[in-house]
Amino acid sequence: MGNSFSVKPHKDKTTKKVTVVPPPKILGVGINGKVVECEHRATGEKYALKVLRDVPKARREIELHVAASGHAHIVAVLDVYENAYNDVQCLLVVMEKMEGGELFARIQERGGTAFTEREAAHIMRDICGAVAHLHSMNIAHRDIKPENLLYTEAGSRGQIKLTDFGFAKRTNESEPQGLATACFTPYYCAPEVLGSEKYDKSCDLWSIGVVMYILLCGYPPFFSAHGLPMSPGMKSRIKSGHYTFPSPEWDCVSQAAKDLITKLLKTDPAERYTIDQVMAHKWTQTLTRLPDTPLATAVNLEKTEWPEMQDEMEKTLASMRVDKEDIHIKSLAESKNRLLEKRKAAAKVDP
Ligand SMILES: Nc1ncnc2c1ncn2[C@@H]1O[C@H](COP(=O)(O)OP(=O)(O)OP(=O)(O)O)[C@@H](O)[C@H]1O
Repeated sequence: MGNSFSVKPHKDKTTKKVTVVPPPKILGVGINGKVVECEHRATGEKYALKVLRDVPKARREIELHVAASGHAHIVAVLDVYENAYNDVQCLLVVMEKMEGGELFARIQERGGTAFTEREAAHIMRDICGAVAHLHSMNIAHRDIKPENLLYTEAGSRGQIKLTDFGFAKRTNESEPQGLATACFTPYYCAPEVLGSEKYDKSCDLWSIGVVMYILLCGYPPFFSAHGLPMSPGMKSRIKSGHYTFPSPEWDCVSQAAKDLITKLLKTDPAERYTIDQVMAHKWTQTLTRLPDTPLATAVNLEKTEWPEMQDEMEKTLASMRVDKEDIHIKSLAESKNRLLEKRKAAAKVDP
């Protein structure tokens, strides 16, 4: 299997630099299994270890994560090992250990200390820096969500970093032309209309808009009344791009911030800002001159129904991802296209 990262045998004591000290300390659980703490055998330094089944999808995740790994705001991958457990071939990814937890948990934990728009802009600048790096390498992350934004350490020295490349994709690889609309309902614009490269990247920009919105008020957009459980109407609001900047929490937020959010949450990916436009936008450029007024973020975060919000964000991101392997061309029999009805009828009579 071709890949551009080096895999070391885990059983070989000369190459195996890390070890898991029993009982394993679980750092987090994801769809692919657990992430556990491991220790550098020589220095005792702590790292995070993610174990993935050795399948092509995992190789792609690791390859893209390794490629992106040099950036200050992307979780670093230090080593990749291979090993078999109960005859199942696995890849072991050693990453820097993120000790500071997830983005919004950290804001919530601040208690009385007010969170300001200026701070929000600093966080967004770091996240956008990571995305600009990825997009310049023609990699779309396609799974930017609060759970994948982690801090290196607790306290003011902690740095925010993006992780989990499970849905990342190279955007400059050629896709078969004209297939994507065969039976798909993509997110408002067929990828081939925009070009699959811009389409895949635009998914990250939508996520950036959602994260920025939550940072500035403490609840997700597309909520009719924040703090209330997710209503069935939320999905349709996402689809129609229907959201507002309710009073009073948005009253003290700058016009520039609202303008940028509006450009990011466009339902048509062709109209959505690119990462370069975000970096050049007034709000991103005037960091230190942004208002220092306390925001309602921390208070509102406590009221937000996170599991439902996460679920809805996940579903929306899934609907935006269109992959070659997901594309299924309907057979003539399956098709409900009226223009093809005649052909079906003809096929029935033709021997
Ligand atoms: N480098 C790290 N340091 C500390 N904790 C981590 C690290 N990487 C991941 N985690 C924790 O493990 C959880 C799962 O990790 P990750 O998102 O990479 O796995 P996944 O199986 O691909 O998950 P998902 O269900 O989000 O797709 C994260 O939400 C986080 O809490």
